[in-house]
Amino acid sequence: MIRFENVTMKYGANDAPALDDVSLDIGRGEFVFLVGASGSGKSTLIQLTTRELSATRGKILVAGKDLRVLPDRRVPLLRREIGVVFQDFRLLDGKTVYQNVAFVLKVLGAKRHVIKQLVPETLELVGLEGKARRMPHELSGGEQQRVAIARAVVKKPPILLADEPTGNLDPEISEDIVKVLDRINKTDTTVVVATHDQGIVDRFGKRVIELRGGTIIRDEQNGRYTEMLAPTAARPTRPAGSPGRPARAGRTPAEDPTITGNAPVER
Ligand SMILES: Nc1ncnc2c1ncn2[C@@H]1O[C@H](COP(=O)(O)OP(=O)(O)OP(=O)(O)O)[C@@H](O)[C@H]1O
Repeated sequence: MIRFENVTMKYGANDAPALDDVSLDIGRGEFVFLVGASGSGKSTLIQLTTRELSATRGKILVAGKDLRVLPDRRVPLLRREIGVVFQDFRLLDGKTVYQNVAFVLKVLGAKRHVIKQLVPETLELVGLEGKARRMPHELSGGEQQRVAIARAVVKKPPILLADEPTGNLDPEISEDIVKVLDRINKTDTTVVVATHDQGIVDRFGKRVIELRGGTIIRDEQNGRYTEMLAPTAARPTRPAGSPGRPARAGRTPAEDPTITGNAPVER
């Protein structure tokens, strides 16, 4: 479902590679934790998968699409196949839970009866039944992250990527969130979770891919978080659009309502 072949990513010509000759293969229906210290390349790997970034070298295949040759105009089609969840939930503050989730489907042109069926079904999947009319500020952090997950999966993508989804949450709530991701994985969705959360990784016993300095140093089924990595404290998110970032294809996932529903303005 996600295949990297000898992928190198350099942000600037003179920068050290953020990913260095990385090869991996994540099959359909797998659940993978992507771990590694800050700066090891986890977010870069996720952004290459969504074509927010383009690799400097190597081949990336996602849901059967070769991203090297995928024209920019087809990137939205790729992103229909991928749901993304971030550490900061990125909900639309002025919309209810229901509207946040329905918005993605509206943007994709779904019919009303489809929206009426899929939104409640998805809210139930993430454990938010009964909260459809709440506004984001009336929800706990864990509930807000569930809304973000519902929004990412309501279009039924075969792939769900989560970049530090529990970074802002307490350990107990974090475990509940990963249980939700696990439930989604059981609906035949490939799930990749980038995390620093040692407790979560150890408790769930999934495949663990560990990066260090842009290379894979470990890839284990039922892996543990064994390396001398950063502690589990919540970490700040990098401000968007830092200088020196290479040109991206189309809207970023953060801006792309079909991927997260995170559109600043409804059109
Ligand atoms: N926009 C950017 N411009 C230049 N260099 C970048 C950019 N984004 C990341 N890098 C560099 O690429 C390397 C990998 O960063 P990346 O964000 O992928 O790591 P990470 O494992 O996700 O870290 P974190 O857990 O802190 O988010 C780091 O050296 C980082 O400084």
